[in-house]
Amino acid sequence: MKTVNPTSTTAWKALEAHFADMKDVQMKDLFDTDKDRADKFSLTFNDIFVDYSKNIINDDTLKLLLDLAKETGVAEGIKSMFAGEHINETEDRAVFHVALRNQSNEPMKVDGEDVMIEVNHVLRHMKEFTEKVTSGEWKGYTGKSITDVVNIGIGGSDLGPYMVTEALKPYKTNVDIHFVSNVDGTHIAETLKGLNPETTLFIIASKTFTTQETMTNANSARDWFLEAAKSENHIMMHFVALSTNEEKVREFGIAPENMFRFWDWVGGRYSLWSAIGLSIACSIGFDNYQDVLKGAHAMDNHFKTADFEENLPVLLAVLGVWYNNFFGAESHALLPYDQYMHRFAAYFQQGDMESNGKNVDREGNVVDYQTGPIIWGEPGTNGQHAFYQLIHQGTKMIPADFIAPAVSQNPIGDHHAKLLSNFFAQTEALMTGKSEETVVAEFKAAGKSDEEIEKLKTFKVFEGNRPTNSILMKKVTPFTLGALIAMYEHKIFVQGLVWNIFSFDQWGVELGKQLANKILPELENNDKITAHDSSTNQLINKYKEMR
Ligand SMILES: O=P(O)(O)OC[C@H]1O[C@@](O)(CO)[C@@H](O)[C@@H]1O
Repeated sequence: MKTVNPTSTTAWKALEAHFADMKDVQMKDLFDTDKDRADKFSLTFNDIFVDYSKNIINDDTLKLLLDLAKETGVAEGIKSMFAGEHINETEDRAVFHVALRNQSNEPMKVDGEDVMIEVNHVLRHMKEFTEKVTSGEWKGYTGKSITDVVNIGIGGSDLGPYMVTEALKPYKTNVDIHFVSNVDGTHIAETLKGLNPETTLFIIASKTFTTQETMTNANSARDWFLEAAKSENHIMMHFVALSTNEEKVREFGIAPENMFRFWDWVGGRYSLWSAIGLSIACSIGFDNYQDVLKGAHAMDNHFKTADFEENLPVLLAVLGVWYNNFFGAESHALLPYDQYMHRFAAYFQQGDMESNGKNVDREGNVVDYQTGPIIWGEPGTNGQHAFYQLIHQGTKMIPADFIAPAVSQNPIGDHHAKLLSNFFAQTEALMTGKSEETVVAEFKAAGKSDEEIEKLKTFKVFEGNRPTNSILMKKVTPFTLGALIAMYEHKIFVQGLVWNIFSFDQWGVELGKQLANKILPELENNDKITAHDSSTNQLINKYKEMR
């Protein structure tokens, strides 16, 4: 793939000059001078409406940002991804999660081989399994149907399935889904409380089938199960595996017919579309899971065909670059005004930060510009009572995406109208702010003395001009959620291309694991530890005293 240092491009230099003109521009003035602004900077994709007009941009800004995308080879990068090229160069792998949701069934080739044959084989296997479990046909070792499915996985083998099953809970089947990820014994202990080994089925989800947390939890789950079931012969009725590593799956004792395969061209944080999505299918039914795939596929087609000027992932990506690299914003908030989507930001903490949290470019040079942002967020309206003070009046610019469904899954009284009134009000407030003049007028109308006004007025001023995107979905359905997730996946990819970094490896997770594996045996006895720095030695020895 083309590698271009973004700061060397003509567009970047023009953006630096343009920033000098834009940095003090007030969005409210832009709205005042262009009555068509909102319409001009909005797009509709199926049942998703995206209003990106509350950004510190004008036509020139967008043109330069899209020029930057063009100069840094975004179009070529998109083509390379969809062509199954090994764009994950440090691991010499393709990045082909788009094939997992390829409803067109057009051939999609990696290294000359059409992967759709295998992809569809696994989907059929997932459908068959899901229907057996949810229909009650799949029996446990005492002949009872499965009532509870426990997904044991971490990172991409947990966050996606958990987020989607939570977001689509209104589509839930008769099977209860549980997720265990942390190696902290509390997680599996609390999850297994109240479960019946006769009617519980475990999904061991791990691309590598070597992840310490997952294998520890899987072994503990097996111990818990065998304590009741006694015979290893019963394992096959209560354990299935999702992995690329058949050898390790066999070693664990899971039968090949209970293994759902995926491939090295599926990144962990991009894997909910693969066999890793089995717990989603069990939770919402296979047909609804397929609709999630359909939504993502529709977004894939939009992403690879729409002109950049009307390309949602590209536009969101370059807007993020504008604040990250020119305004110095270091984070980006994802604020879903939908309680079911409470794990959406957490999912994209891995999706974005494990993809673009990189400081070396695609030529192996340490970068001298900012790359991936810190992703965070909580559902609205709760965030308003937690961190919106900083977003409104803090010293940091926090670009934020506000996401909401127009139609609630639970239309109780006036709850949804109140939720949406806050959704609309927050982005308005962040953009318009409140002037000192208005503050003083409100104080006077309230009969405050001049002395009180002088003392308090500056505390009540809102600078405003804080950028947001508003994403209004008709309803959170399997299709719209799939499209939304894919939109953010591709946004992340585009930003990685602009920043000339590899977005699909994750070497940064290795050192911690490596050191933990060295420390683990040191904890097995009460010997005094001296092998580390004085702080780590001290902490380990203090732990030994305390335990
Ligand atoms: O699916 P697995 O192989 O168990 O990996 C789990 C997670 O661990 C990582 O941190 C990589 O080690 C994530 O990238 C990945 O999603």
